[in-house]
Amino acid sequence: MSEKKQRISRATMSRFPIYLKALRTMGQSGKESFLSSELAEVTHIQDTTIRRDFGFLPQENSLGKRGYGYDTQLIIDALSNVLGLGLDEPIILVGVGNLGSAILKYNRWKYTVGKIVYAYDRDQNMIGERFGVEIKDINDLEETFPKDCKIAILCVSDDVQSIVDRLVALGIKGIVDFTHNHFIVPEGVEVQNVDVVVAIQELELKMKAKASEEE
Ligand SMILES: NC(=O)c1ccc[n+]([C@@H]2O[C@H](COP(=O)([O-])OP(=O)(O)OC[C@H]3O[C@@H](n4cnc5c(N)ncnc54)[C@H](O)[C@@H]3O)[C@@H](O)[C@H]2O)c1
Repeated sequence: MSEKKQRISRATMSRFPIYLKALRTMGQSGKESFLSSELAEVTHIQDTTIRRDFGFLPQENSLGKRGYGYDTQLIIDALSNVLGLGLDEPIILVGVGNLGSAILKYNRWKYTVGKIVYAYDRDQNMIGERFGVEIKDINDLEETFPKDCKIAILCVSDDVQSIVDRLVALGIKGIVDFTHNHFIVPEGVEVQNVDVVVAIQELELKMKAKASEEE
């Protein structure tokens, strides 16, 4: 890692995915260059902040021409490089019920962190295609597991630990967990829990703290 990368603040790093998503969308619609003011309009981040943040990107190549704005593809490449995210990062989803279906339908990963290549379920009625994603039988997980897949989204309701064990054995390094189940992963595997109940509880705590501040 270069010295420059090490100095990137947390706040700047947290804005990079927002720029990346907006620029990939712009790039898809044929916009080859952009002004910081145009990106500011889409992201609601001040253009001065954007220009300062871009100053932290690797500058081996010039990132744009004076008066013409920044080069969309060069900035996309630089941001992807710093974030270590691939546009084609293969992701799988396990459990295509209410929640899993909603996630498959919400297909906005396209321009941000890769795409769900396959989904898996044990229900034979689910096997086929849904929302443009192939649903496979969980019994065939080992035979059909996509090459280089490191991220799995977990939306199953039963046998969570055994599914996790199989995923880890196949090389999964990161799990986005929507289940309310406790499970164990070996060192080196990251789990990110997403739970609406916890989100509501945290929100209530923040609201109470704010209310007592105002008293
Ligand atoms: N994180 C949250 O905020 C939140 C909100 C709602 C539900 N949940 C949890 O998410 C999970 C899914 O909820 P849902 O409403 O979609 O349930 P659901 O019953 O509608 O769907 C579960 C799906 O997973 C499949 N499945 C279950 N066990 C499996 C296994 N071992 N292998 C393969 N497929 C399996 C089922 O066939 C079904 O299609 C549950 O664990 C639920 O408690 C979390």
